[in-house]
Formats: sequence, structure tokens, C-alpha cells
Amino acid sequence: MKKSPLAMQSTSQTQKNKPLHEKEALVKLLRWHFGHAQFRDKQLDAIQAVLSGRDCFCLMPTGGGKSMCYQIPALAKPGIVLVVSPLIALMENQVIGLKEKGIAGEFLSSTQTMQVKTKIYEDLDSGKPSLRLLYVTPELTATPGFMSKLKKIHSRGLLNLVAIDEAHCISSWGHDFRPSYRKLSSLRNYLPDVPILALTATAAPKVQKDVMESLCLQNPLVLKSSFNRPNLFYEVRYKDLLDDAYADLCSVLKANGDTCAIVYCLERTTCDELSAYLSAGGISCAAYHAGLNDKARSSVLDDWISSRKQVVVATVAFGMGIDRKDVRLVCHFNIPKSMEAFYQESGRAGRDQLPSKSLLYYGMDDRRRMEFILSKNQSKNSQSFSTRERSSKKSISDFSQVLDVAGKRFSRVLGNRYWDVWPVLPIGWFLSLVLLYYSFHLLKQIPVSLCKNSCDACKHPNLLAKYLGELTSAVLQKNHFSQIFISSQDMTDGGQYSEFWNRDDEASGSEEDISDCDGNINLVIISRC
Ligand SMILES: Nc1ncnc2c1ncn2[C@@H]1O[C@H](COP(=O)(O)OP(=O)(O)OP(=O)(O)O)[C@@H](O)[C@H]1O
Repeated sequence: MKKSPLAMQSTSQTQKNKPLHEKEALVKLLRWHFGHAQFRDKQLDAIQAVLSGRDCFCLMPTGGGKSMCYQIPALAKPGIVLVVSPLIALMENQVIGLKEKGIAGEFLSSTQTMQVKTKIYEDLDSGKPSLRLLYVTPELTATPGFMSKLKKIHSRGLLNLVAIDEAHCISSWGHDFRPSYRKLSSLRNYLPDVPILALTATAAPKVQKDVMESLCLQNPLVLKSSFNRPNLFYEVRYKDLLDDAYADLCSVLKANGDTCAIVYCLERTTCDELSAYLSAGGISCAAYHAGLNDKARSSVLDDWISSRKQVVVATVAFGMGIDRKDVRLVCHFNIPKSMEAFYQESGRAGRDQLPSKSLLYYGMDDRRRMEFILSKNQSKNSQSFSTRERSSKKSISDFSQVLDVAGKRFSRVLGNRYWDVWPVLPIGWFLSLVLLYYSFHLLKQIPVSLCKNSCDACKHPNLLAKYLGELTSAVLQKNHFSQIFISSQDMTDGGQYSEFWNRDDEASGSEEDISDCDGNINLVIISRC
């Protein structure tokens, strides 16, 4: 059933003497428009802060409900909330969702017709806009023309809030840096008294500090939610112990029935091959990566969102803004490049809070391949002191952090000779590392007991001990007889890997940048018996 877009007026009539940011009135809005019974964790604090005119920095896990922190304020008083968002697909999804609920939302992007844009601008200029939420890209926000429009709306007292979604994109320390986000620092100068709400799921303290400073947040309310996702079960499967990882994944997916899943791969070629393999095995699936044209990508996305396809085998191009709530399995078929990436990507499972699984396939070859790519990227950029260099160094340190911390914990249990064989790391430890990593920055200390059987190590310790034994000998044995060389004539060409590192080439004209790794790596395994 569609709801009246003006429901707040009727709510406010019954609440005549109560300020709009009182909890009761806001809960009514939440129930009326979104059908949710209560606010989650820090949502209400964020909403009340921005409604009272205060800046707010809001750190919530993936799927934590960040959107509500600006959607409810947009409904709580007349006027507009501007939402800066990094991807057109993300804006489009949100606007479609809002319209289905009868909420006046629009987005401005290069993909729209002039007619649609003109209509939006006319509404903004009308003095009494019907729009409640306007989504824009950072590129557009920073243009003088759009800024002066914003100033006009603001001078009429109609700009209630600027929300910066995925705010970590402003920081070159973050994993999704976009230079155009940097330009948002001028917002404060142009609109000194409009509250700014920065939202992110990236917890690294450097990034947080950078975000708050870059946006010139003034005395912000800083809200940080717990990063534990109790409905997610974490499991690792070890490629070195499997005869055929493709067949293994196929049987995992079949055993889970016709459930919705995302399978992340490092390379486009793996996506294509694996997707074809799974399809041949009777699984409803499709590949998605930046090598496909726009039409093919959006058709895969549509099929998956509308359940015509259940499994997407994708590079990280399939990322931000994917809002299917019933994803039951997120599988990393190759090792993720950082803790942050692992956390963010696996966090796309179980957004409806129902039990879901994160499955990581771990293999020594993958690890070496990733290390090689990271080191190549660093040496490629070692001549310059550009942002890209800084971010490539960061990539290496992120990845080493995963390995180091994991290795240290592992060696504490089994001794130093296992220092570099962290693939035998049980996921329970991996999970606790993820939590530990975030806990350094968030809550200072999260006990490992938080796991509560939400990983294979805690749930099936005997089985895991068996795998550990087998894997340790397999890995050690393999180290003696095989050596891996990764070669690519294109490795030194920065262009093709830009997708993988950062979303930073929107300057080339495309507002929507897709991030993934190209498939042009040649693996040569030389065996020495
Ligand atoms: N108070 C609430 N009660 C129940 N469900 C909620 C509540 N708030 C948000 N949700 C639901 O949680 C899901 C995730 O919300 P949302 O998309 O805002 O998350 P997010 O934090 O922006 O995630 P991401 O970082 O992945 O973009 C949505 O389906 C949303 O409807």
C-alpha cells in the first residue's frame, strides 16, 4: 500500500505541542512510512542530532540502517535533504524504494533526460518544493552552478540537511577513495549553518578523522555502532585440501537450496568461468564485472534483484548500494584484499538479520597472487608521490595487516614455524581478528567470546583440528615443490588496475566508476618434484 507523502503533516497535527524531533513522533514516522517497529541502535540519536541542527558522524556496519538516519529527518519537516552518494545505481535504488513508499525522492545524474532534470530544477526553484530527498553525485555537488542553487534553497530556509553517504570515499586512507569527494569540503563554506551528516561503515580511525576534518564538521555527535553481526556464520574452506574448488562451491550452493548468493572473485575471467560452471550444474546464476557493458550489467542486476537469478558471480564491481535483504550467502572465492573489504563484502549477507553465511575459500596460490599484484602496484607507482601511490602502499599494508595479525595469532598457538602459513587459520580466529581489528578502533576491546558459535572453529572444533592437520602438511609440502610466477605484460600499465584499487577515475567523465580487477594475469605454476 502506498503511503501519503504528506503523512508528517497529519502526524504533526496530532502532536501539535511536541517538537518534531521527539522520539514518539519520529517512531510514528518510521512505522508509517517504513513499517519498522523501532529504531535500531544509534539511528534515533543521529536523527535527533541533525534535526536539532548538529553535525553528526555516524559509523554503522553494512546493512545497519544508515539510510534511515537521513530519510526520517527528510520526513520530519518541510524542505529538502540533500544526499551525496557515490554511485548512480545506489541513488537509483534508493529513489525507487522511496517512491514505492510514496516519498518524494529524486536523483540528479548524467543518465537522466533533460526533461526529468528540468522538472526537478523547477520544483527546487518553486519556493515550495515537493521534493523531500534529492540524491546527487559528489561531482555535481561541487559545481558552482549547483552550489548556488543550494544556496538559494537554503536562503529560503528549505535545506534541512546535507547527508554524505559512504563518507569514507572522502579519505584517501579509505578503501574506496574518490577524489571528487574531496571537493565536498567546500560545502561548509557555502552552507555554514546547514547540519552535515557523514555516514560510513569504515571504522579505521585515520579515515574517521580525515572524514570529519575534510568536511569541517563542527562539534559533531560521533556515533559508533558495534560491528559484530551475530546473524552471520563465518566459515573457511581450504582450496589446498579440495580436489576441485568449483565443484565444492557448486555443491555448497546446491545444499543450501535455491538461495540468494553473491560469489566474489578477483578476476573477471574467473567470474565468467565459474558462472558458466555453476550454470551448467543447474544453478541459476550470472557473471557481473566491469568488463560487461552497461546494458549487460544492469540486466544481471535486475535479474538478481528481482530473484530471476539467484547467484551473482562478481568482482568487487558488484558493491556499494546492493540492497537485497535476503542474501543468504556471500562467498569469497579468492582471498579479499583487506580486513575492511572482507568485512564490508561479507556484510552484504543477512541484511534482514536472518541467519546467513560468509564463506571464504582460502588458498596459498591466491595469497601469493594477491601479494604479487599488490607489490606490482606499489613498484609501478614508486616514482611518484601521488595519492595513488599512497593508496597502493596502504593496500599492501592492509593486506599485510591481515597476514601479520593472523600469523601472529596463529604462531602463538602453533609456534613460529607456521608464521607464513596463515591459510590454516581457522575462521573463528579470523572472525575474532576482524572484530579485534575493529575493536582497536571502536570499542577498545571486544571479547572473542562475542563469537558465540558463529564460526566454524567454535562450532566444529574437532573437524577443524582435522583440517588444520591436513592443511598444514599440504601447505608445507607444497611450499617445497611448487613455485608460482605471475606474469602479465600489462602489469606495469597502471590503467587496467585502477578499477581494482580505487574509484578514482571519475575525472575521465564517467560519474559511475566500477571497481574491480582485470582478468589479464597469467599464472604459471612450475612444479619441482
Ligand atoms: N529500524 C529499523 N528496523 C528494521 N529494519 C530496518 C531499520 N532501519 C533500517 N532497516 C532495514 O535495514 C536494511 C539496511 O538498511 P540500509 O540500506 O539503510 O543500510 P546501510 O547501513 O545503508 O547499509 P550499507 O552500508 O550496506 O549501504 C534495509 O533493508 C532497511 O529497510
